[in-house]
Amino acid sequence: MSLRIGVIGTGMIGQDHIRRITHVLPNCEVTAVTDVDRARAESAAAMTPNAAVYDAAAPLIAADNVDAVLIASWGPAHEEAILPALDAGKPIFCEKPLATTQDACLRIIDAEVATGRRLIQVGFMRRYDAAYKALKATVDSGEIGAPLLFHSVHRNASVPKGLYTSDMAVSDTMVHDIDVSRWLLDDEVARVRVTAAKPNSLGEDLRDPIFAVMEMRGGALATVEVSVNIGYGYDIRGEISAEKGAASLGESNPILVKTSEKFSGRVPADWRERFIAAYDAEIAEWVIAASKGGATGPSAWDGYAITAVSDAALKAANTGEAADVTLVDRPALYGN
Ligand SMILES: NC(=O)c1ccc[n+]([C@@H]2O[C@H](COP(=O)([O-])OP(=O)(O)OC[C@H]3O[C@@H](n4cnc5c(N)ncnc54)[C@H](O)[C@@H]3O)[C@@H](O)[C@H]2O)c1
Ligand SMILES: O[C@H]1[C@H](O)[C@@H](O)[C@H](O)[C@@H](O)[C@H]1O
Repeated sequence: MSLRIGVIGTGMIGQDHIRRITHVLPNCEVTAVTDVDRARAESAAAMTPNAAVYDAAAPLIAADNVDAVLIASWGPAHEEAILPALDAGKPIFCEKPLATTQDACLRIIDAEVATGRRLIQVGFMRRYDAAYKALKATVDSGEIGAPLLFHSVHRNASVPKGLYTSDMAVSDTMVHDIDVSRWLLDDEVARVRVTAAKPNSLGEDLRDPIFAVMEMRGGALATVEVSVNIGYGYDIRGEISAEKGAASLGESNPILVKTSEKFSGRVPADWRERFIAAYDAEIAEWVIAASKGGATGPSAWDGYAITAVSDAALKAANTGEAADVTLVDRPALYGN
């Protein structure tokens, strides 16, 4: 049986997911789409053979030909789509962030807990990337001993001019580094500091680059560089320094070219290129779980904890002081 998916939000990543559901992954199809920009929804529907266009999220979620919902609208619109989908008992894939405020994340958690089962997977795709998975497996194997530091570098070639704000370096971009820090170190963030370097004069008037230091509850540190106008490409790096060794992500380009006494390799252009296989793997996993009526992978709890750290990091960036991260008790639905 093919999982019939309704897509809410058909912008850049919504269309990319429609492409992979239609042309890459087995046992799934897009049967419905909606976007506040009707013309965009119509052109997205034309990318796939059987999709009806809906005027709003509510009728799409209620539709008989929609078994599961994929949300790729703007972050502030995620909650208004998630809550009715949970009410309808339909499995949900929601792009990051889960929601843009901690209160909204907690309302989502309460509603999911009330259903008695996990229905939400959040789009933190780095956990599905082969290099990050190998890094996690190396840490978990104990081969390099107890991790002490995780260094994360997150560089975007550029960001949309006039649309991307300084706060988004944390709430839209650094959220991925917060996610992998928690996941690789298997711990929650206790405190965060954020400082900014001299502004990149080639970008807009943004706080860019920024540098964050997160103290984990168990005492390990995670450091993050976020640069969003680096120009040369999309560059994602990570290294764990541990008591008996170190492990880092390799370069993501598969070949190195040597000519004229120089060597070179490709740097990915953007997130679509760098993480293409990870997006395929995360949606493939979601389709399998959703076909059984549930969800696995990054949870609503992860989404909430990441938003809590992102809020603290914004406070730290704006005050120059360290900011504490306080979390509610973790519901049993999300494990220990
Ligand atoms: N995991 C990743 O690496 C990754 C990459 C890109 C984007 N994202 C996330 O995906 C989401 C979308 O990002 P994007 O880059 O595709 O943005 P985008 O602006 O290209 O697309 C968003 C679309 O949502 C639509 N929309 C907004 N509010 C809506 C609503 N209430 N109902 C229906 N449609 C609505 C907009 O009209 C737009 O077409 C964001 O949450 C973003 O953070 C994640
Ligand atoms: O929405 C995108 C996406 O999440 C990318 O993975 C990240 O590198 C970008 O900075 C962000 O704007």
